[in-house]
Parts: sequence; structure tokens; C-alpha cells
Amino acid sequence: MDQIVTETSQASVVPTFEEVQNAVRVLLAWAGDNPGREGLKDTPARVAKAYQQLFAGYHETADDVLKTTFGEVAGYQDVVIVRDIPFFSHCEHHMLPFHGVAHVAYVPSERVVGLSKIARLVELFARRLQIQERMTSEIAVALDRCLQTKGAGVIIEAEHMCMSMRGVSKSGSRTLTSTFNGMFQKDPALQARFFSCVKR
Ligand SMILES: Nc1nc2c(ncn2[C@@H]2O[C@H](COP(=O)(O)OP(=O)(O)OP(=O)(O)O)[C@@H](O)[C@H]2O)c(=O)[nH]1
Ligand SMILES: [Zn+2]
Repeated sequence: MDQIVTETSQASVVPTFEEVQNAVRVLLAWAGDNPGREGLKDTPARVAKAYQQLFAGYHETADDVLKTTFGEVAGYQDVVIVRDIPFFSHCEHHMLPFHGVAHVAYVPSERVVGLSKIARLVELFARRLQIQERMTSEIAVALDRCLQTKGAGVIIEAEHMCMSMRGVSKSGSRTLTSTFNGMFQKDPALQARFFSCVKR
């Protein structure tokens, strides 16, 4: 059996495609439906394939995403902010989606990264089972580690389907999390500037 190891998980055994389909059939029966009926015949295979896309973040690392950097920035030293990066993730408690936007800021030391790579970094951590706090922190730590920034900040605003569709059933409530490293941690004015830049 293959082993997978991610930045956040212990090694675990990868099931076969057939085993995943059987697990989906069990869930269909648990939901109260008949996994053998015509309309659900191909559903287990579709769900298995959908999971490969929804949880693709387990098969990539931040180092892969941020490996290309640029050094010719003509002395640019100020903050870089990429705001309103939309994402879909899944909470690790209920495996239900949470979705929203991430705002990512960093102060480069010598090198910058392509802007799309910031969005790819958000995508990498979103496409895993998450809690919002950890996802926020993981993005900032990875950016810091791979780019050797002078400081990084991440703000995430998201709505959790486990709160909207079930349980307490409060749709529309949004959770805001933020994390600051390096200069962002030491300088409240920089934090305030970041918050005001992303304010709607
Ligand atoms: N801190 C944090 N909590 C989350 C996140 N996603 C889901 N949760 C919460 O995880 C908690 C799980 O609570 P439990 O009491 O173990 O589970 P539960 O009985 O299903 O809770 P209810 O949702 O209140 O019905 C709930 O309060 C969820 O709102 C997240 O990203 N961060
Ligand atoms: Zn949840």
C-alpha cells in the first residue's frame, strides 16, 4: 500500500478506488437512499473523482508552489497585498464546505513571488480538511519559510456550511481570522494598514 505524508497529517494508508466507492455506497444507504438504484449507479465513482479534486492539496507542497521567485524588483521594499482570493475548503469536523476569501500580505526581503502563486498557496491549503485558524496560519508560515519574507499577514473571512446548513443553522454568519508574522507582528500600524486595505 502507498503511504502519504502531508505537512499536517501523520502517514496514512491510501485506499483503492473500489474501496472508496464502497464507502460512498455505505454513506448513500446511511442517508436513507438505495445505492443500487439507477440514478445513483455512477455516483460512487463521481464522488471518488470529486474528492481527488477537492482534496488535491494533500499531493502538493508549498515549496512546489513557491519555487519560482523574482529578484529584480528595483529596491521595492513595501508591502505586497493580494486581496479577495476566493476559496472553497472543507471543515475537518463535519467534512462540510466552508468558503470565503483570503487576503494575503507580505513584505519581501529580496525576492518576490508571482502573484498567482499566492492564490495557488491559498488553494493548496484550502484543498485539505481544515479548520479556518490553521489554514490562516499555514499560509503565513509557508510564505515566510519559502520566501524568507520580512513579514507576512493573512486574513480569512469565511462562511461555514456546518453552521449554516445544520447544527445551529445560522446562515450568513462569517468568521474572520488573522495571523501576523515578522514585521506584521511587531508593527500594529502595518497590521492596521493591511486591515484597512482589505476592508469592504
Ligand atoms: N474554531 C473552529 N471551529 C470550527 C471550524 N469549522 C467548524 N467548527 C466548529 O467545530 C465545532 C464542532 O463542535 P462539536 O461540539 O464537536 O460538534 P457538533 O456537536 O456537531 O457541534 P454543532 O455544530 O454545534 O452542532 C462546531 O462548533 C463548529 O462550528 C473552524 O474552522 N474553526
Ligand atoms: Zn464543520
